Amino acid sequence: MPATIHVVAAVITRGDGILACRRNADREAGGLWEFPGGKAEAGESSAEALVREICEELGVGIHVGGLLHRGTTEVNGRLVDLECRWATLVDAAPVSSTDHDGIRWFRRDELRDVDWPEPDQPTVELLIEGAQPPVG
Ligand SMILES: Nc1nc2c([nH]c(=O)n2[C@H]2C[C@H](O)[C@@H](COP(=O)(O)OP(=O)(O)OP(=O)(O)O)O2)c(=O)[nH]1
Repeated sequence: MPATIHVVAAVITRGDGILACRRNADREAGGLWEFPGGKAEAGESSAEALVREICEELGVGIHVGGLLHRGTTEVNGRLVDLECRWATLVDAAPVSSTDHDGIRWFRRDELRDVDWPEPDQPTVELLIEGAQPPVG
């Protein structure tokens, strides 16, 4: 059985916008757009891991909401268990990233214009179809 990595990612919304980031060229999956986040560490809840990763990478705080999509995809002989959760900014919007060379607010119909890792496809589809964060 291939090893599984648990990755948490934040679908940060602001009005009609959805934040996505382009992975630095020298990283695994470099040049692809993604929802910011990273690997959860042992003992961390998904929400704790997300808050930590977004603070480290983007230097901003987020409120983590409910689950949008979770699924496992084999990528290069490894299983990526990608958990995408809704999130909102606590305060300021990010202006730069330690891990990305692009940060952009997308309208839903623009999400199909850029390239995503395969594990993100179901989440991107749900967003294009109009999935909304739970109210409250
Ligand atoms: N953050 C993020 N990673 C994704 C997404 N989709 C996807 O396939 N991945 C993959 C790419 C990587 O193989 C893995 C995440 O690893 P990472 O390198 O970003 O995690 P990390 O920040 O914890 O990295 P590190 O400390 O090990 O350097 O998940 C996504 O939407 N967001």
